[in-house]
Amino acid sequence: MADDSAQSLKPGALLAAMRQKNPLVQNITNFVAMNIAANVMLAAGASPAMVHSPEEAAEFAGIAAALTVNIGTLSPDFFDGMKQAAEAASEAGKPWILDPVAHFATAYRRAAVSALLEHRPTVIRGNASEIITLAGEHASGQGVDSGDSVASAQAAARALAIRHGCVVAVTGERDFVTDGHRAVHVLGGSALMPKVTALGCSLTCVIGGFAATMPDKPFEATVAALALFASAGELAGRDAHAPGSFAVRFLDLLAEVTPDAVDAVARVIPA
Ligand SMILES: Nc1ncnc2c1ncn2[C@@H]1O[C@H](COP(=O)(O)OP(=O)(O)O)[C@@H](O)[C@H]1O
Ligand SMILES: Cc1ncsc1CCOP(=O)(O)O
Ligand SMILES: [Mg+2]
Repeated sequence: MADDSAQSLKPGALLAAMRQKNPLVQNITNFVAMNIAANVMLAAGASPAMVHSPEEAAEFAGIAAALTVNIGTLSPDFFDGMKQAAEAASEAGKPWILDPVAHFATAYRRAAVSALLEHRPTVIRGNASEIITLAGEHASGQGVDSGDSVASAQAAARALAIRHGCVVAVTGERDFVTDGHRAVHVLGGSALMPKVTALGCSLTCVIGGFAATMPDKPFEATVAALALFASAGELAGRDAHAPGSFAVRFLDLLAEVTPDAVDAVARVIPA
């Protein structure tokens, strides 16, 4: 007999559900990412709102179905808004996603991420260097770009997931997602993806869209977001061969790719 529940949790089915719901997601992200992340979310099928001021961030978290927080261009005002929104989302039982961009680079960023972790993120998404250092180990990354392989971050991801009771996604050539008990790889994408700035930040926002659609299944929601990026990225890489044209094609394909096309390739495999 077909397993309908497993079928309904496939990335394609979750994509269809997100497009149907078009969830409102509050994103406190960086200046580099704001525009591309909002466009990526619209193309994917979610409704982005970039709302970060401490005067309104917590109130808006009460309206939005999910929150994403990204420390890429951190400043005291943004940080206040992040803490208040994360606390409000957490208290309301809404999913919130943390993107610890280059958190290892300065004392200010390290302290900010420690404070944000106290509000219990639902999902942490980072590149390999960010995840390794978040677990307290030494990595080779400099700035916002990873200098480490996803494979070398898997143990750190599992440890973080257990320590913080959350889902951890490590992205790169071959993504890895774990909740500390289950773990999968997500295959696909294109080598041009890290050559377009803020695509990782945009993916974090899209995880917010999927988590808003399926708040009680953050592991499946995260995998679905990564599978959508892997699918659109792979297709865009067939048409475009340099970062500028790739970025345009990728955005188009996020909107054009069908749920069936996302599921047509077995890109989610056990780790
Ligand atoms: N070499 C690669 N091949 C295929 N996909 C990649 C590659 N590097 C990154 N990606 C994809 O790019 C997206 C952003 O990931 P990543 O570059 O790790 O984030 P960040 O921008 O935060 O460093 C993810 O969907 C990831 O799977
Ligand atoms: C270049 C840069 N500088 C501060 S944030 C940022 C964007 C980083 O985006 P991503 O983590 O998706 O590569
Ligand atoms: Mg990043």
